[in-house]
Order: sequence, then structure tokens, then C-alpha cells
Amino acid sequence: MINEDIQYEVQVTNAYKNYGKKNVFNGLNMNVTSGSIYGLLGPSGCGKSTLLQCILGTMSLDSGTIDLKINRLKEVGYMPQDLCLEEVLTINETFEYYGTLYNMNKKSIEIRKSELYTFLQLPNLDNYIKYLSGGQSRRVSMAISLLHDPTLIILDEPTVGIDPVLRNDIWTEFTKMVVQHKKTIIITTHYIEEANQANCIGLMRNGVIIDEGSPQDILSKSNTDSLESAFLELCCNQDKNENYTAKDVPAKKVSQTKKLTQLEKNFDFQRLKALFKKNFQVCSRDYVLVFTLIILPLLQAFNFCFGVGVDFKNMPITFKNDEVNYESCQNYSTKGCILDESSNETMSCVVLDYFASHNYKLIEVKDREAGEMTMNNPGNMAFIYFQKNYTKDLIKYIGREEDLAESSTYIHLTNENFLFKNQIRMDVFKSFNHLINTTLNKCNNNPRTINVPMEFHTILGNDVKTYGNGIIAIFIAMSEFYFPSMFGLSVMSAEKTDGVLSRSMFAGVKLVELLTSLFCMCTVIISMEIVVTCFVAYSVFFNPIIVSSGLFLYVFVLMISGWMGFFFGVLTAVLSTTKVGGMYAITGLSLSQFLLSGAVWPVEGQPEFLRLFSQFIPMRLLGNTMNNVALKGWSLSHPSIIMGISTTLVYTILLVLLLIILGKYKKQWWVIQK
Ligand SMILES: Nc1ncnc2c1ncn2[C@@H]1O[C@H](COP(=O)(O)OP(=O)(O)OP(=O)(O)O)[C@@H](O)[C@H]1O
Repeated sequence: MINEDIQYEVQVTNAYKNYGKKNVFNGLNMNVTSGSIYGLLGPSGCGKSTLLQCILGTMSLDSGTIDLKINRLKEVGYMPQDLCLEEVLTINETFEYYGTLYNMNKKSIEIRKSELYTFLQLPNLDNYIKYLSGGQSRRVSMAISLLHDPTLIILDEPTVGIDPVLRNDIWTEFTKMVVQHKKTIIITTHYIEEANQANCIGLMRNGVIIDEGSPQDILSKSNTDSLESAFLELCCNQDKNENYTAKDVPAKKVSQTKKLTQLEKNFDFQRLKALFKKNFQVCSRDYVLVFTLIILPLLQAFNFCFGVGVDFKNMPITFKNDEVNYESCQNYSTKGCILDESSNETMSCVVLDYFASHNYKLIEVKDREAGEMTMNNPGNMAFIYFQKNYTKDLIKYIGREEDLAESSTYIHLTNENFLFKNQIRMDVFKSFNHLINTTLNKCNNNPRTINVPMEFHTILGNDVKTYGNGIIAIFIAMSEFYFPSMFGLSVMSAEKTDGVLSRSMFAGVKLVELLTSLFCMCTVIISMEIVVTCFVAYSVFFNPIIVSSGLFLYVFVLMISGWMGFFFGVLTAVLSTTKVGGMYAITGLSLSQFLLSGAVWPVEGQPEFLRLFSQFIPMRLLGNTMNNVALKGWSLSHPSIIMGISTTLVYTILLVLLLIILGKYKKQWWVIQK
């Protein structure tokens, strides 16, 4: 029976809620009088925390109504069951963060802090939360929920892990708060006897409040002197009574709950300031994150420039020269025209000399058979064999008197790596070109007549001399995508899984404010990464770039890559339930993008259907655009640049839109309620 004269701070009427097939509330009624302590008791898993979440408006009822007297989120102080605080902040910093979120000025934060410090016997305020004991951290958590002096205080098992003396002091203080300051306190607890000090107790079981009243009423009704015995008796009575069995949610659903969080302003600069400061403190103390975001891109840039696309050095090659002793070949230089009758030049020396001076490690073997055997040695890249009459036969071949087989150099190549093979083959051809130029230019014959009459020039933009020069832009774009996506994932996952975001949201934080603060931080990180990677790529390793035609454009494209990565990381954090799952997803997708982008192997080698697809993947678009800007000097007036930038901008906007939709309709994916 509800008394008309009593003022209720919270009234829950005929509430139903299911988790799948499980009925958590089954026509539940609850009445919390203003200016009282309400002790909500019940067995583990009966739905106490769910009821508190519904009162706070973070969960909805399937049916029923919840009336709240208060109208502003600021008037509620909520202490969740889990800690839900940033563990890398000190107690002082945590007070400052929540105080700023509640729009408190420095002075009032200080005053409340010292009051709560005494009341809850808090440890040294400069201690980091991660170093506090279980009981100490729960007291800090309670202090945070009381910081802004709320009217309605909701505490989910606040006294767990707190010693009996302090627990008693806390209850005394609660009673004082209710009597002197007209606060209303709802407490869930497993210590049934401590609820003796509450003004009203609600015993919850099987989806309903089986009894509600003052401790004295409950004790006298069951004629016992302990709440525990009274509770046991009520449970037995409920079991005997068939009516408690799960009822279906009424067909006519009435669900009215005041969404306190929605009553707050959508954007508040004070909250944004608090988030900036807190996020900076949290991220700058995570040394692995700082290393991953700033130092790792720098190291990767060095690794790439040192290790990718450059000629292979010090490759071991075995040889046997039956034409002449290798000692006589050392520092060999041709003296006369080899076509002269009197010439005793040894052209095998010219070839070997070329290899020796081009970063190969020449190793002489005793005979041809032993040389061929060396191809079984791991690491040996080739075996070159020159026969006894090599030069004489070659002269005859030049004079068209001999067929090729007689004058051949025999080369066995490694099967180990296609690229090694290609480089050696290329150098063999170059060595012969060198041989012909060296030996015939002392003759009357003009060596040009033997060379292919062609000259190659690069007319447009900068000359790409190595494979690395051609793909450095794709690598940088990839790096600017990957690291910000890891940043977005790690900070968002931490906010989500540690319950920090859910607690901040009870202090008024909106998703858009959190994203804005993280986006700004990420933009600073991307800028730093761009500076370090570009410095290494272009100032230390001199990869070709045309500065005059579009440095701004180049940096802008990189920025888009970073922003896209950041939003992709946030989206992954929202969709995945664990941080590790998100990391696998980002790493796997980034690797696929890298493989298809043309960085590992040009897309021209891909089958038609794959090429059609890969031309739209962000890394290919961004890498191509950057290459065209950096190497060809194309500007925004070129259709391909407009196409590349606009398509990636569209991708970024789509990601943002998706996040907005998920923020509106799937809030439970962003925040894990604790
Ligand atoms: N998101 C969810 N999805 C499915 N079931 C859930 C979900 N959250 C809670 N439950 C289930 O609902 C029931 C009530 O959970 P709740 O946390 O509200 O209980 P509680 O009374 O607070 O328990 P405790 O005293 O142990 O904290 C439990 O059986 C729990 O397993």
C-alpha cells in the first residue's frame, strides 16, 4: 500500500525485465522514501545491480515504470560494483577529473576532498589507484560517488572488503547524511545484518521484492531477532507460494524510465577539458603505448629504408677460372685491343673483377665439380665457371667464327630466392656489357655498335632508382594507418572493458565528447609520426620527393590515412568484446591491405577480379595518391589525385557515420555496464 503523504525519491512499479529467457524482474515494485537509507538485499544473481542500472537509466525495463524525483544527472552519485576507475591516475587526479566533469571549481573540489579523506580514511592522495588494496580502492570509489554532494546516492555493495570498524563508521556517516542533509541512499549489500541500520529494507528474490519495510517491521512480522532468519523465513514462504513463478511480460508494455544521462547537455567544453587532461595522463603513463606510437614508427622507417628494395650485398659466389689463376686477375686492367693477334688479355678476369667490385664475396674452388657441389651449401648464391680457352673462344664468337656454346660462361644460380637470382643474372649481363666496353674500346671497333641503341630517361618527376623508392609512400601511408588504428583500439577498449567510460557517463560524459578528445590527441600523435617517418625517409635516406609541387597535399593525404586508421580502431573496439580480438582484426586486415596495395608486389600481377577489388582498398588509393604527388609532382588539379583523396575521405566519413549510428542505437556495444 502506497501512502499518499510520503515523498518517494524512487518508485519502481510493476517492472519486468528479461535477459533472453531469464526473467530478472517479474512484476517488481519498489518504493524508496526521500531522505532515507534503503537497503536492497537479495541472493547473488537475483538482479540487484540490474535494478540499479534500470533506476539510473542505463538499462531499460521491458515493461513497468520508474519514477524519479530528481531531474538532473548531477543529483545522482553512483558507485558501481566494480572499481571502474583509471588505475594509472592518483587519487588526487581522480578527484580532479570527476570534479571537473561535475563542473566543480578547484576550491570546492579541495574542500570535498578533505571532508571525504577524513570520513572514509583514505590513503595518501598521491598514491596511484593501481597500488591500493581492495578495501582502499573501494573507499576511493565511494568517495568519488559522493564528491559532488548528490541528493540521491546509489551504492552497489559499497562495504565489501572494508573492516567492521570502518564499516560501522560509514553507516553512522550515512545516517548523518540522511538526517542532516536529507540525502536518499540506496545500498545493496551481502552483509544482511548491517542493513539493520537502514530505514527501509527491500528483500529481493525471484524477480520481485518479497518484503519491504523498516528492519523492526520485518523482524516483528517474522517474529525473530535477526534479519538473516527473517529473510530465510520469507524465502521459504515464497517457495511455498506458487504465485512467484515466472510470469510473462504483459502484452501491453508500459515502459517509462527517465534517462538521466539524456538530460545532460550534448557537448560541454568543461567535460572536454577534463577528458583531454585525463586521456593525456593515462596515455603518457603507458610506456608501451608511447613506444608503439612514437618510437616504433621511427624504427620501422629506419628498418624499411635500410632493409627494403636495396641491392643485396655480400652474396657469396663460388667460381673456378680454368683460363688463368685468380691471383693474376687481381686488380686487372686491359691494356690493348683484345682483337689484336698479339693480345694476351684474359676476359674472365674482367668479369670476375666486376663481380668483386659490386659487393659479391668471391670464393675460389678447386675445380668445376667442386664448384657445382657448392650449390648444395646453404647461402651460396651462384657458381661461375670459365673454361680454359674462354677469351680465345669469345674473340672467335665476336668474329662470328665460333658458336655460343664454346665461348659460354657457365653459371649455376641459386633456387633459394627469385630476387637473388634476378640480381645475379642482371649483374652477369652488366658485367658482360662492362667487359665489351672495357675490352673493345681499345680497338678501332666502336663498342656502341655492340650495345643496344637505346637510351632511357625519366621525363616526369623524380627518378625511382630502387624498389624501395617506389613503395616508400605506400609504407608510410600504411604506417600512418596502422599505428593510429592501434591507438583508437587500445584507448577505446580500455574505456569500454574497464568500465571507465560507463562511470564517466554517469558523470555526464557523452560519447561525442570522448571521441572528440581522443581524435584531437590522435591528430597530435599522427602529426608527430608524420614528422619522424618523413624525416627518416626523405632527409636521412633521400628517397625521391618533389617538395615544390605538393608537400601540403602529401601531409594532408597522410593525415587522412591516420584519421581513417583512428576511426577504424575505435570501430573495432566497439565491435569486439576483447582488446585482443580487436588487435588480431586490425593486424590481419592491415596485413591484407599491405599485400593487396602493391607494396609487396605490383598490382599489375594480380588477376583481373582481384585488381578490380584492390584498386579500391584504402592503402592502395592513398599510396598511389602519395606516389603521384611525391614522385610525379601531380597536384590537386589532376583527376587521379582528386579521385584518390575524395574516395578515402568518403571512407573516413562512412566510418564516422557508422560510429554515430552505433552510438545512437547500440550504446551497449560501447559501454560495458559494471
Ligand atoms: N548482460 C547480461 N546478459 C545476460 N544475463 C545477464 C546480464 N547481466 C546480468 N545477467 C544475469 O542477470 C542476473 C542478475 O544479475 P545482477 O548482476 O543484476 O545480479 P546481482 O543481484 O547484482 O548479483 P550479485 O549480488 O552477485 O552482484 C544474473 O543471473 C546474471 O547472470
